[in-house]
Amino acid sequence: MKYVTAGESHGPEEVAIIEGIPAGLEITPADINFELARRQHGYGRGNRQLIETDTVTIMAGIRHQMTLGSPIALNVHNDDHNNWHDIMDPTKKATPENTLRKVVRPRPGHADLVGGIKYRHHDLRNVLERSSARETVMRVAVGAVAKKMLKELGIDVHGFVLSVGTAKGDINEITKYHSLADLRTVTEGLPTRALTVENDEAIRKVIDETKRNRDTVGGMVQVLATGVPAGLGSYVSADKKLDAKIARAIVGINAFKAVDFGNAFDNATLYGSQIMDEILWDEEQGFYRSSNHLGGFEGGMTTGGMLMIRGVVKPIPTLYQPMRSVDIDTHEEHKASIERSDTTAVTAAAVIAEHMVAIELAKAILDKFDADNMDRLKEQIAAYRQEVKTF
Ligand SMILES: Cc1cc2nc3c(=O)[nH]c(=O)nc-3n(C[C@H](O)[C@H](O)[C@H](O)COP(=O)(O)O)c2cc1C
Ligand SMILES: C=C(O[C@@H]1CC(C(=O)O)=C[C@@H](OP(=O)(O)O)[C@H]1O)C(=O)O
Repeated sequence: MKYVTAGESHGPEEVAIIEGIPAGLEITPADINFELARRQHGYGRGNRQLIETDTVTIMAGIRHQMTLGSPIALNVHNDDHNNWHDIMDPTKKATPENTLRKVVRPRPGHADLVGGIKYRHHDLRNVLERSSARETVMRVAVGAVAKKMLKELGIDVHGFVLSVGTAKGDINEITKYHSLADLRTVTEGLPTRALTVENDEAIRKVIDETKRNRDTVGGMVQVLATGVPAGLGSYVSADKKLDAKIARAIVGINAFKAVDFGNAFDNATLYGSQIMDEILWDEEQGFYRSSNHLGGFEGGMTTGGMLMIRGVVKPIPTLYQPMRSVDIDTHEEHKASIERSDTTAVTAAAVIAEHMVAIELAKAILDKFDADNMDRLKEQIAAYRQEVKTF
């Protein structure tokens, strides 16, 4: 399975094409719109989310709500494009009027300056339109298809906010669970529960204070995946390691600067005896572990335990009290430009991370098994699960 996205933040459309999804998977626009709505939520976002109602249009690859095995094409309209029609018109040449909102004072921490140097863009809007996290709407759309497929194979993926700034979320206790049954108990009622940041007083307070200070704040998210069979990915070559692919997928999300498995950042100071997951066996389960400190990976392969992936999201680069920058036309010192912006986007980031993990898991499954047809895929996975259990 592979996918590509296209789209500028204030351009007409966001687009994705996915190739390699098996035939016979039921997909409705509602499945995708549900996830798109989750990405739009989150206390601390700017006014853009009030303009958009992200809604998918299925352009190809699905007939009568069933995938055909052919490439799937998805679109999401940028409602804000109406306000940027002339500025972002793909068909008209540049004029003094339609380049009025030229950006020449790059924002530290955003892609503006380096993107401009690299592509010889002297209007940094040509950079920010694509480097914007608006594009993640399509990664979530693709991930929604992946999640639907995984769900049918008995695999669940959930993303949560662990903290925003110094405030820890009230769902932090989830990290100590390591079995599917445990997870199901605590995640009952998701995705509403995953969005409890909206009601978490400590987190709201941090965001309110940050906004009052005209500053921005980041945080930490976690993605858990249950029902994942042992043996996805491989130790045989570096580029086959699934934890490495997931790390890439997470750090590939705008503003993610760190990723770990289990609680690896904390584990840096512990002893081996405190973090290896002892191997046990019984008739009913086959091999299982006494704990899940390593987050469900050994040798780049899934162990059969719950996957536990954390990501650190840096604070939003655009500041309403801007930092020093330099005008790229005059080379004079100036405050960085201000674009409409979020105070924080950690809730959205958790949803995006969840979908990126789903995409990587779907790819790993489709690499390992015959991916032409959903029913055949289910049969193979059931047989494989049985083989693992009786090893
Ligand atoms: C959901 C989401 C929303 C974001 N919103 C903003 C924003 O409003 N303003 C901003 O400057 N950066 C925002 N960012 C972060 C930038 O997109 C990101 O920092 C930038 O593309 C530079 O890439 P890097 O941080 O990965 O190096 C957002 C990121 C995410 C994940
Ligand atoms: C549009 C989205 O996020 C955007 C990501 C973003 C950035 O620089 O990354 C900047 C802001 O763009 P705008 O100036 O249009 O408000 C965010 O709103 C979205 O998530 O749908």
